Amino acid sequence: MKLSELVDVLHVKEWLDPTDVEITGIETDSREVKPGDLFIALRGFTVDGHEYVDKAVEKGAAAILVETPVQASIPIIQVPDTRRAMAFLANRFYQYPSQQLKLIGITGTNGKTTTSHLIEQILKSTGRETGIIGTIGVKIKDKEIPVRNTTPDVVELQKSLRLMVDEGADYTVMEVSSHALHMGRTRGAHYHIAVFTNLTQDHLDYHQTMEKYREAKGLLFSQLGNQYTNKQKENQVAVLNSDDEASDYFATITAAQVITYGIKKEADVRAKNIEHRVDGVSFELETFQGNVPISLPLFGTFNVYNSLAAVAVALVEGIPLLQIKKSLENLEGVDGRFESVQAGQAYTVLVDYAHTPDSLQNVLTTAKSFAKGKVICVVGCGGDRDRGKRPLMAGIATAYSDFTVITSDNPRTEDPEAIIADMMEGVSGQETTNYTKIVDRKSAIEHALKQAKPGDVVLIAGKGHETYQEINGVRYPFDDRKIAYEAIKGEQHEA
Ligand SMILES: CC(=O)N[C@H]1[C@@H](OP(=O)(O)OP(=O)(O)OC[C@H]2O[C@@H](n3ccc(=O)[nH]c3=O)[C@H](O)[C@@H]2O)O[C@H](CO)[C@@H](O)[C@@H]1O[C@H](C)C(=O)N[C@@H](C)C(=O)N[C@H](CCC(=O)O)C(=O)O
Ligand SMILES: Nc1ncnc2c1ncn2[C@@H]1O[C@H](COP(=O)(O)OP(=O)(O)OP(=O)(O)O)[C@@H](O)[C@H]1O
Ligand SMILES: N[C@H](CCC[C@H](N)C(=O)O)C(=O)O
Ligand SMILES: [Mg+2]
Repeated sequence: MKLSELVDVLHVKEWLDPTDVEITGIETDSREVKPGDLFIALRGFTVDGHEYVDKAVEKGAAAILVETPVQASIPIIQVPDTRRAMAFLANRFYQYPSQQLKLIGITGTNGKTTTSHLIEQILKSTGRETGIIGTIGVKIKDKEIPVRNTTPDVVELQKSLRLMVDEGADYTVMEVSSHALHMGRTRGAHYHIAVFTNLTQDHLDYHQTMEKYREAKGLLFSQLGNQYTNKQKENQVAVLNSDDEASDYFATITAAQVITYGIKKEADVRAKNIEHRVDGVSFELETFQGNVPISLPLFGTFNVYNSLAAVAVALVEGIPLLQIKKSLENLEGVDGRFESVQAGQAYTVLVDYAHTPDSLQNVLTTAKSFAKGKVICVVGCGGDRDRGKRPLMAGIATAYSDFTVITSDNPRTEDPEAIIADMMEGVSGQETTNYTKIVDRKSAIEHALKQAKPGDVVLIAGKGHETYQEINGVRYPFDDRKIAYEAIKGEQHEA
């Protein structure tokens, strides 16, 4: 695409040396620039992309988009706000892919990845081609792109959506994080359905207050549904959790139709008579299309919520209730979510991605409900993230399990001992016999497994599907599932 064609979408711009050039890509990281790219200089939290203009030119950038004047031998376009301009350029460059498929966005503190995979599985079971964008990656058919963020930046996002369209996706299910909404990573994305899971404490390092955190999530709903059409199927829908009070706020700020789901309060899609069983959870599903009993092969009330959100989406898409039931009853678990490690041991080992107070309380309550013996929990908290959740998570771990091993998660740039000290503020005053502290996560897992007796449940929380541990900015290979498996095999060998 010609630079002139691309930047035509921007009203305010200053084009220094208006030579037209061919643009073959858009890049915001000088290290990744390829010949022909438009390099966009962004002011980040750590550095200023304007400092890397020379590097981008060296690597063959065809043009540069900046906010403040720079010197360069290639065309320079100056705009008041490169981050805002980038959204328009990326949408245009990739030809507005979100308008060429049905985009389902999911936001909420917990349950985004799980719910998006449940929706993906239901849609796929009816032959609808579906792609996914989220914490575990970008995936369509056999094509996968690894991701660093749950919701990619606007250029990567539009590129991923283009891939979805080119691969023939009818749908893309996307996790929409509050950071992404606040930073404008999803600007221009045209949603068909927006789903809210729940709102509890997390990310206050970034948003400061729960109110601001809720406002950021609200952007998904305030951007939804203001263009009504006379084709009912094209009108946008907000799917809200009636048991979470933030839903009232989202309902007031969206122009879309609202469909609610829930357990405790009245809702359009509701679960009643929930029974927790050894092989999952069963309930009566009541919907505006009729009622049907469901046996879900997943555990915990929180997964009932996730499945209700997925049911609401499937009903909006016109999938018959009995087909939805069949899909739900044949669901496959999600990578690193309540995933069991089986190495022939006489106790249960679960690896889970609970890294917030609410999710930890949910999984521990669920583990307790079926444990024949004790519940042993291994838990840490991430560095460079919400410090306020550290004491809460340690408090919940020690209160809801019989024995806790307090350890490290991803310390990132923080001192692991200092993170553990923050956690300990939540356990002071309790007897010291129901927990221990082991900084090294591998040793912590091994210690927890050594304590386990037949019938016990060992819950290894926080890192789920992650295959690395980030210490001092370096990512080392680390997989809770492999470490647990090898530790159990090692013990069996010794015995
Ligand atoms: C706080 C935050 O969100 N930071 C994001 C941000 O990084 P940053 O602002 O620090 O970037 P920077 O390093 O200052 O760089 C500024 C610019 O200079 C460029 N640069 C930099 C160096 C260089 O040599 N050349 C160069 O061109 C960079 O490419 C960038 O364009 O921009 C990066 C590129 O898009 C993101 O990967 C990065 O996410 C980091 C990894 C992160 O941890 N983000 C978390 C907080 C996050 O976004 N989480 C959410 C939610 C998760 C959840 O819900 O639980 C998510 O969606 O993942
Ligand atoms: N609906 C829910 N309510 C509360 N906790 C949940 C819910 N669903 C899942 N969980 C718990 O939260 C953990 C993370 O779930 P999931 O990965 O689906 O959430 P997420 O919102 O995608 O998280 P992230 O913000 O890291 O992307 C799970 O491993 C489980 O412990
Ligand atoms: N998307 C979450 C992931 C947290 C995962 C946990 N293992 C940690 O490192 O804190 C975040 O960026 O806050
Ligand atoms: Mg996720």
